[in-house]
Amino acid sequence: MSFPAKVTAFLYERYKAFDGAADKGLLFLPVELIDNNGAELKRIILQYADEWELGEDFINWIITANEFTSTLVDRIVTGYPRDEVSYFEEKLGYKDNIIDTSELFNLWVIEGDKKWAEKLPVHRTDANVIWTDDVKPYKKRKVRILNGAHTSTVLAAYLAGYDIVMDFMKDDTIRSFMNTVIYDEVIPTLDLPKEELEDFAAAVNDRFANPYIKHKLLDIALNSCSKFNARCLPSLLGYVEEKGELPKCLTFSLAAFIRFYKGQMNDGVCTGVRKDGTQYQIRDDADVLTFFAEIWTCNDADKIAGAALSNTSFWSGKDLTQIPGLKDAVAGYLKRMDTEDIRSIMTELIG
Ligand SMILES: NC(=O)c1ccc[n+]([C@@H]2O[C@H](COP(=O)([O-])OP(=O)(O)OC[C@H]3O[C@@H](n4cnc5c(N)ncnc54)[C@H](O)[C@@H]3O)[C@@H](O)[C@H]2O)c1
Ligand SMILES: O=P(O)(O)OC[C@@H](O)[C@@H](O)[C@H](O)[C@H](O)CO
Repeated sequence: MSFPAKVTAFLYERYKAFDGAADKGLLFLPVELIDNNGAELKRIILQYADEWELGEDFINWIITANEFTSTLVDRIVTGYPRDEVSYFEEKLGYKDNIIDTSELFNLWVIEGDKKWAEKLPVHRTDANVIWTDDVKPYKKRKVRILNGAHTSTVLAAYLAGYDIVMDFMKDDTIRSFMNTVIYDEVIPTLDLPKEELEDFAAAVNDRFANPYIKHKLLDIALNSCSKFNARCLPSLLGYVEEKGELPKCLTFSLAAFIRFYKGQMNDGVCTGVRKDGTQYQIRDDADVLTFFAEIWTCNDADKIAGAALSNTSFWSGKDLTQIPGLKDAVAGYLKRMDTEDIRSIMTELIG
């Protein structure tokens, strides 16, 4: 059962237990990294309440007694510290099965009525919490720069032989590629104060280079199809609109994404192979994996680029082959990736 479905069931039990009392609603602070996460959670809950025929009174109670804020979380969290867990357990003196690793940096921006800030004064803790009327600029800055840097660089860096973010940050070529994306191709497309954007970009460089954070590229690569659409494509399209030409590095990132998705399906698992012979699992929705496994059977870069770019279900209804020169440029990079070292193509791009 999906998480919003569970929330609906939970709210229904609460509604019944308190006889629909107006003061027994809840405040929701979702952290899913999607646009308007609060409104979206509320929309899905209302949809379930309707589909399950839980009644008009319950639906009205969801709307009037509960509050759904939209929030943005920014913190690099890399999961269970498998290699260091015995060190931490010894230090803590007990076993903790849900121990997690994160960087020190943290930001939680909450868009909601200021009255909630008094009732839930998280901003008075050590956490870096901002209550705001509009979370959108914070989200745009973070998603387009930080997550955009991840998605635009990680797939090429993996194919070039890297496994961890901090390792590719030590490679001048790959780090410069990422910074060309950020400073030359993303920031010019954002309508936010330039100095703030550049400060944020500099902080992202420090955060990615953190020697204590071993962020696996294959973890970041999960669901790269929808991530490219949400995190990189708006910058690519914005750049084309603004400058009337293709952003070279983001165009290459799009090709690297398609190349990374070259895999073979077996029992629902899609496996790719990088040049050093390492096999890796490509993790995405089944229909995305099947689509790419099928288009890669033909091994014709023009056809592969054409099929991927014209699949409007990936690109919020857009046919990317309509962007002048994009299909040919992507096909060109796909051909080169077959015969040339990925790093040397990246070196040329940052020239
Ligand atoms: N990790 C980060 O750096 C980061 C940063 C910003 C925002 N976020 C957001 O935070 C959220 C959690 O990210 P994460 O990295 O902790 O992910 P995660 O995969 O480590 O944790 C997700 C948890 O949700 C549980 N879950 C999945 N489906 C469920 C369901 N139907 N019902 C109940 N539980 C369910 C999973 O079992 C898992 O424990 C995501 O929405 C992500 O977009 C993560
Ligand atoms: O968590 P995901 O899978 O949505 O995206 C991968 C990373 O880009 C992401 O986890 C960032 O590290 C995080 O969003 C930083 O706040």
